[in-house]
Amino acid sequence: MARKLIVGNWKMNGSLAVNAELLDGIKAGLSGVDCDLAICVPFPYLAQCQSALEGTDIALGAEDVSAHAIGAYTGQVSTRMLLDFDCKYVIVGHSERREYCNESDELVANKVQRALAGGLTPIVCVGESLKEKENGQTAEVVERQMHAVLSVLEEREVCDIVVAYEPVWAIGTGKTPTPDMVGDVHALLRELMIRKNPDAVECVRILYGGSMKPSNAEEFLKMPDINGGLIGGAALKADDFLAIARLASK
Ligand SMILES: O=C[C@H](O)COP(=O)(O)O
Repeated sequence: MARKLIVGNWKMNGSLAVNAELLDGIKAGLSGVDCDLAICVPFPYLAQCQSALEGTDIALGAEDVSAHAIGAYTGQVSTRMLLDFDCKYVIVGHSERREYCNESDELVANKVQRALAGGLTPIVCVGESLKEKENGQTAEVVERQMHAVLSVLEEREVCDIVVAYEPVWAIGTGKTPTPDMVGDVHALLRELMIRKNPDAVECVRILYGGSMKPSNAEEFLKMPDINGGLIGGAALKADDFLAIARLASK
């Protein structure tokens, strides 16, 4: 199985000054970290982060990308633009974009295709809402979201994506599913991917996201089917982000 991957998603947080302190703190505390690390940041801060991360093994990513290659799409950002800043990853289909920007399964799938065609690794987010969880629809929802993406991928491309399971009700709430519940969803996601490409059993990294912090990260990261974390709030504090990264390095 591949090394674990810890990704910080800064969301709509930060400023040049705040970011500088956070980046300095992360770079100064990397001893004991032996997992893959990435930070996904707001577009205006890509240049700052590109420069700060130069010479480190921390990869850079964006929080969204356009489904279009180039042209009259005011406000959108293309894969080529992200490559100008050495981005490796892009988050696609985060529940906050599905909810606040009305992103459909189809649009998410188109963005995944565009990201891959542009040479980026999409971190594809799936997850159920509280209502869907209470209605017992978790498997149905993540299967629908995953199927939309898998249906547009070539077999070989299944190994080129990262998947993040983020129950919407766990994001920023302090509530978390049990590691066993997450393990079950991850096993289902992996099974769907294996059906498309048997190599997915080894090659695909499936992350957990939702209120992961140093005090609960170990119980998730020790599960065999959980290959890392997509971290929101705890990625805004260097010590917390690094503590999670160290737990992923065990
Ligand atoms: O992308 C990150 C997730 O939405 C998790 O956010 P959180 O760690 O603040 O719950």
